[in-house]
Amino acid sequence: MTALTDEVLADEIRQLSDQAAQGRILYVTSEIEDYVKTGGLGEVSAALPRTLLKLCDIRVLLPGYREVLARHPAMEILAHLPAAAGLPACSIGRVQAPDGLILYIVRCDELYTRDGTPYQDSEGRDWQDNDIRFARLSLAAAEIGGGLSGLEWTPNFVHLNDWPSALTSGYLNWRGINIPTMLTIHNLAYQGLFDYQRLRTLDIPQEAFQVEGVEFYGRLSFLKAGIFYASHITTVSSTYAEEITSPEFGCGLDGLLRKRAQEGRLSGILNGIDESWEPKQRAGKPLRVGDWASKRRTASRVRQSFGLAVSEGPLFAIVSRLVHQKGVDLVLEAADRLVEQGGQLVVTGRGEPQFEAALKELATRHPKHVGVKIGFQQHEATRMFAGSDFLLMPSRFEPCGLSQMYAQRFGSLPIAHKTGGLADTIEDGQTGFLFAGPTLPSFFEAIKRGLDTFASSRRLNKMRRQAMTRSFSWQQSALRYQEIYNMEGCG
Ligand SMILES: Nc1ncnc2c1ncn2[C@@H]1O[C@H](COP(=O)(O)OP(=O)(O)O[C@H]2O[C@H](CO)[C@@H](O)[C@H](O)[C@H]2O)[C@@H](O)[C@H]1O
Repeated sequence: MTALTDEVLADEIRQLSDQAAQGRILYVTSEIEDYVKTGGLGEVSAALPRTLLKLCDIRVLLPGYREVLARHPAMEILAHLPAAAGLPACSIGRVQAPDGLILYIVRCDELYTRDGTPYQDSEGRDWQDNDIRFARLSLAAAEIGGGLSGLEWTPNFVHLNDWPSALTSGYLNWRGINIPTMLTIHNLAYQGLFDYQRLRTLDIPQEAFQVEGVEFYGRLSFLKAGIFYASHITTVSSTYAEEITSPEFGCGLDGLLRKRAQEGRLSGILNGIDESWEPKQRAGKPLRVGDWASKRRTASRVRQSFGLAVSEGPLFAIVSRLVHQKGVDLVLEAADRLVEQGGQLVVTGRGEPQFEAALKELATRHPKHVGVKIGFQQHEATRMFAGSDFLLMPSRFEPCGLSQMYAQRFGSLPIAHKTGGLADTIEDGQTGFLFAGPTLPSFFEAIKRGLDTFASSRRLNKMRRQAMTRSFSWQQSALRYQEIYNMEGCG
């Protein structure tokens, strides 16, 4: 009996380690929540590789930003990569997160150790040398992928994310390195467009500057290079995967994306949220399904923190990058009526200066009913999900969206435009409210349905229960990624 158990166990371990030996994935990203994030990509990059670790040997590659070096001043350096055209030489460091995830760091201090975000300076201007910065990241990924870096570990699959790493699949192609790649599009609207005269500086062959290559309406597009050369394209929800093949959502790339879809090389895989978003792990006091008194107390703390009046009315929240995509202008238009109807609104995030200014002005006009904090603090955001009754998300397009999932986890019902991942993660009338077409009348009609529901605590609590018990597991998504790694010949 013991022998048999040992045998079965050994077999399982053998199978698992065989799998791990087969799948060696390099996951390339420009942000990760462990060190620096500007939005959803940073959260996905922290969560997905950790879930995939159970299925394969996945390691992350990212630039050596100031925040990374501050935490690892004496990081181990494993390799040096030479300069190429206008791309400076760099080295590859290695750090390991406490939970075991291995991160390779592209060290090139002249490019990455600066104040500001990964993409912009402290005044919100794009870094002038973003093309060099992210071409350097991409070329390092290609060199590691091709086994040219001298690292002791070589991947057999490279997983890219958005335009900052998309050029990797181009470099692999131009250097004749045969390794499958996947590009995940988190947002098609950010394409990494640069002047074509930069080709030489970036070590891109002149012949690649054509429609069947990196050219996009006379400019050089990093994202298009990824879509053109990667073995497989994914995006972060099924609905968005369909939408981006249409002229309305395709940002000029819909023709190529339609072709990839016809070839079976475009898939939608929904993001998940990880276990750390269970309310009992996030809120100071656990928020259990049905513990509405605790939710009310949290709402009072949110009101206090934003300087709002004590109220029994509905509390609406926005936790978002404050950009055109997110429909901030619609919120600005709807806000006066929302306040007239007895609602209060709290907003946090940062983004385009005109939206930040207009929101601050709105708060000045309604000091007891609208509160705005420009900036981002995770604990504040979490408390807003936990305390609010409704989350507003009138995004014009939304590849997946994470905030609406966090909100549901805390019984805050999203009121959202029926598009992309919002359509795939919110059940209209069950866990939130969806409206068709990002216009003020349809947005307000959905808000009205929310207000009607708020008036009936039986209906409100039923919807909260449904929202809180919905599953948004990363496990299922990780299995789908693994399937594509295998399908594309990883290992
Ligand atoms: N100023 C700020 N600084 C730091 N964090 C902030 C922030 N403002 C908001 N956040 C946080 O970042 C997350 C935003 O994620 P979203 O998925 O909603 O949008 P984003 O457009 O960034 O991501 C894109 O990529 C993700 C991941 O694939 C897709 O879900 C999404 O649709 C797509 O637009 C939320 O958790 C929010 O709390």
